[in-house]
Parts: sequence; C-alpha cells; structure tokens
Amino acid sequence: MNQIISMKNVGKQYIIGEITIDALKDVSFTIDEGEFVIILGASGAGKTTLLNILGGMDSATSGNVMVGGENIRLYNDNQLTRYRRDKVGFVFQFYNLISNLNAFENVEFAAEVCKNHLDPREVLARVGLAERAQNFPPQLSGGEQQRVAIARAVAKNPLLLLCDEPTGALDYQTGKKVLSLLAEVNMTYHKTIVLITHNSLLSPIADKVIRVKSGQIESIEINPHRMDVKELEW
Ligand SMILES: Nc1ncnc2c1ncn2[C@@H]1O[C@H](COP(=O)(O)OP(=O)(O)OP(=O)(O)O)[C@@H](O)[C@H]1O
Repeated sequence: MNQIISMKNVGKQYIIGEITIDALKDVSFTIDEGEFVIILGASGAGKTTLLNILGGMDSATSGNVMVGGENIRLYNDNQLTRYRRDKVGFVFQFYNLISNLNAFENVEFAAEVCKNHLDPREVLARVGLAERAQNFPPQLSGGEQQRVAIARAVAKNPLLLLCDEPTGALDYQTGKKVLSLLAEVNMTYHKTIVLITHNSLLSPIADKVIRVKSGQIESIEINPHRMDVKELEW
C-alpha cells in the first residue's frame, strides 16, 4: 500500500490574548492510499482542527503534514488554495450546496475547476440521483442533498475525501445509506476517505480508527475485516 498521508509530531496552538490553547499536541499517524479512516473523539478533542489541517483550511504550528509526498504545512496561501481545489473533496454535516444551482450544476461547478475531474452526470447517476439532476437543493431531502454533496466531492476526483460528521444531520436509516455510499465510493473509486465523528459505534466500518483525546492521539486501531454498513447498528 502507498502511504498517502503522514502526520509527524503535529502541533496546533491557538493564541487568544494571554492564553495559549494546545488544540493538537504531538500528533503522528499515517494513512494509506484507498484506506477508509475514522477519526473519533469527544467534543473539543481536536477532530475539526485535525481535519482543517488535512484539508488545507488551517496550518499546523509545528511538525510535518505530508500529503501525496508534499509537506503542506509549508504551503503559502496560494498553494493551500490550489491544494484545496485540486486535491481535496469535502463532505460537511450540513451539505453546503449552492442553493441557486441545481443538483447537476452543483456537481459540475466543483468538478470543472479540477484538471482530472470525472463526468459530473455519471457521478450523479452513481449516487442514485440521475432523475433529480434538475432539482435545486431545497427540493431535495437531507439524505439526497448529502448524496449530491458526495457526488460533488467525488467528481473532482480528489486525492483525498474529507467528511465532517456527514451523518450528523440525518436520521438513522438515511445516515446508514450515506455511510454505505461512502463505503461504495471508497471501493469503486479507490478513494482515500477520512471521516470524523464523535460516534464510536461507527468504528467497525473503517479500515483504521484513530482516537483523539484532548488534542492527542489516544489509540490507532486497524480493522482487518471492516464491517459492511448494512450490518451496523447504532
Ligand atoms: N479558532 C480557534 N481559536 C481558539 N481555540 C480553538 C479554535 N478552534 C478550536 N479551538 C479549540 O481547540 C480545541 C479543539 O477543537 P476542535 O474544534 O478541533 O474539537 P472537535 O473535536 O472538532 O470538537 P466538536 O466535535 O465539538 O466539533 C478546543 O478546545 C477548541 O476550543
């Protein structure tokens, strides 16, 4: 397996007036190409900070953040913008679709700025929304909007898919469908997925589970046989 991400001794400090907050301390882990990784932790543990650093939305204070062979911690703002655009697909808890673009246009808009993008129509069909291509986000259910958001992220053909509590706003059954879709994307497109959640019951569906506590890595576990989302109960 090719290593796609390597974080080494990563620290992130926020300084507010006289106070320094260590959001991340000495964080090290690796992720292989094609792995489905869950980053697990309670509220305030540092998950979002970690995801923001991996997604190029924030920079680490110390350590190395190697992604695809480059240390993105040393990137300037322009390089980070390019990195976010070309290398990362984002799936957020509240979808973040553009409400005056229809489902197809949302996917197309994100894809067309990327060099090696996939066919937006084909990806939308893959997530089961070919028939809803002309619908605008407010005309779609939460689960459907999240599927559009996944199609949008996948169509960019990114190196890495980052998902921030992607089932957080969905009911149980819809959440399961979204997780199934992510597992399918991981298999069919061989996309590396990093998903953050506070829900430890999701861990069996990942290849690797990284637990974060008070800004530090608590444990890293590998599931030799990850569970099919259909069998998961939470
Ligand atoms: N911009 C910021 N300025 C100051 N402190 C911050 C900032 N962002 C995060 N923090 C602090 O860093 C720590 C980690 O926050 P983070 O948002 O990464 O946690 P989290 O695990 O994602 O929590 P949640 O599940 O509640 O979103 C917290 O103590 C938080 O208050």
